[in-house]
Amino acid sequence: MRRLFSDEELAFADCVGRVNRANPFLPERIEWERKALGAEFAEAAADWNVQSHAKTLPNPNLSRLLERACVLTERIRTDWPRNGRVTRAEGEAHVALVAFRIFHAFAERFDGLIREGEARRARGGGEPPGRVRFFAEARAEMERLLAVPGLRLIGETGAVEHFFALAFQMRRAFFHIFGALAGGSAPMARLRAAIWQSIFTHDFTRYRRTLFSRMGDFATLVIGPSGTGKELVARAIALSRYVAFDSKRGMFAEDFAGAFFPLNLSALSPTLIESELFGHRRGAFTGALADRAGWMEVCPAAGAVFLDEIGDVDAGIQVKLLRVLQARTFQRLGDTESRVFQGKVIAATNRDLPAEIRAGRFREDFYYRLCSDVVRTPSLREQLDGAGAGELASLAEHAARRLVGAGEAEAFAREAVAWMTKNLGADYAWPGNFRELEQCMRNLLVRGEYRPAGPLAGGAADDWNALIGGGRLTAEELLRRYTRLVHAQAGTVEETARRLDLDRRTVKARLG
Ligand SMILES: Nc1ncnc2c1ncn2[C@@H]1O[C@H](COP(=O)(O)OP(=O)(O)OP(=O)(O)O)[C@@H](O)[C@H]1O
Repeated sequence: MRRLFSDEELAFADCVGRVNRANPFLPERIEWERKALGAEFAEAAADWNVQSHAKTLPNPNLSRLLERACVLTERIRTDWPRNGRVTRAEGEAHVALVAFRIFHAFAERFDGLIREGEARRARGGGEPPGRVRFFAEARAEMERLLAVPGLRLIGETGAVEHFFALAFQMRRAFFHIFGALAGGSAPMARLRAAIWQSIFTHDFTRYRRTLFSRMGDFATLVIGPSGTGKELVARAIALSRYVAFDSKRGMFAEDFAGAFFPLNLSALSPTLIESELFGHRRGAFTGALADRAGWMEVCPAAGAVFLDEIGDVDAGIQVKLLRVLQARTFQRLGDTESRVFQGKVIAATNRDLPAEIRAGRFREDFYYRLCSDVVRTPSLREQLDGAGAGELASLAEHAARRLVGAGEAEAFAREAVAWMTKNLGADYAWPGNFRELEQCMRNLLVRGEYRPAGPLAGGAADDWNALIGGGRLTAEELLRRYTRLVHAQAGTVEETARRLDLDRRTVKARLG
């Protein structure tokens, strides 16, 4: 049998296949790029996957891989034997190269769909996502490259749609993981890799074959200190779920942008939690004036309900949620009809759940259903320890962009970091994590200074005494500072709320 690929080309295609399947936030992904390109690999772009989104493009290594994949797939297509007799490895090599090529050729257009979705969401949702016009072009290109004798793939029902849906999902995952989470430290790189794994598992081949439609069966638990972006993680996972492509209608079956249904369980009474989650019948409780569907009912198959502060929820609701996780069924308050939950559950807490179980406040069976997939967000201090001096600056710049816009961000961040280093010290603990960094930046912007509530080296406690003794604080300012002081000692919003006898929302608002 005549050989279609040289050994070198086959090895190149094998590396490209592994690049396709690798977790982009793990170092092995870069290793496969390096191996594929050999001497042509640009070391300067070797860490694109630990930097922030804005700085990563264009990537010369990806461009080179793409160029080579294009040339090779055209040659292979032309030389493909009419009798279809190629080895299995050669068939797989061609498919891997085409997959890489199509994914990157349409990446920009997928990103356009994501931006449109984000804009729809910002306008409050409710608008339908619309037809995807470039699907026909992608399909024609796949058929042109893959409709060769003996290669079954293109003939399989739904194969092109499935590829298209996976490609869009991967772009969304990139977009949301890179875009939402700032930070280039090793703990943040590990966090990004863990989020990717929550979405696609550690074995992309199995995911593509079967698990893509089953990930809703696995709850994800996000743990980590307060203010470390647990909600951002949950959102990134929710908006990056598999959504099937319906080629008859020329559109995705669901709108990814409307897929996130968050609920803060510590801010509501048990009745309201149940009503928000499960819905209610008219008259089920005082104020239930009409029938109403809850998040569990409106969340579509490709969506996720986010249960924030799951450690705070009472035992009765834990039982109901356990039932949702085990049997996928629930009832509206005051109703007997069983309804089916189709989406995924993502929960978060900064509590130590095993300790809560030991104290009898959290059900063990519920915990085991929740923790099949655990993602841990690192504290800000953990991110800064071991990272270069530029890390705080780059996080500050991210926060500054939101406060003052792109034009002013760099200059303001530089100023702010200089102030922090001088006044807080390089080892400052940042007990409020990223939320505190944002608060600090806001204070610096408005007042030109920031006073952390916690104990500080260098006489901050004296400042505090002087402020109070001097009678110069407004009541609101006093409460705000006192809340921050207690929070710095208590470590969590819940504990602060307990000590101050306030509800969590008030504490959070005071912490900024
Ligand atoms: N890595 C990060 N990159 C960008 N912003 C971040 C990051 N981590 C946290 N933030 C920001 O910090 C603030 C708090 O984040 P978030 O509410 O997700 O934290 P949390 O861990 O859920 O906190 P809590 O346990 O108190 O609810 C938000 O404004 C969020 O955008």
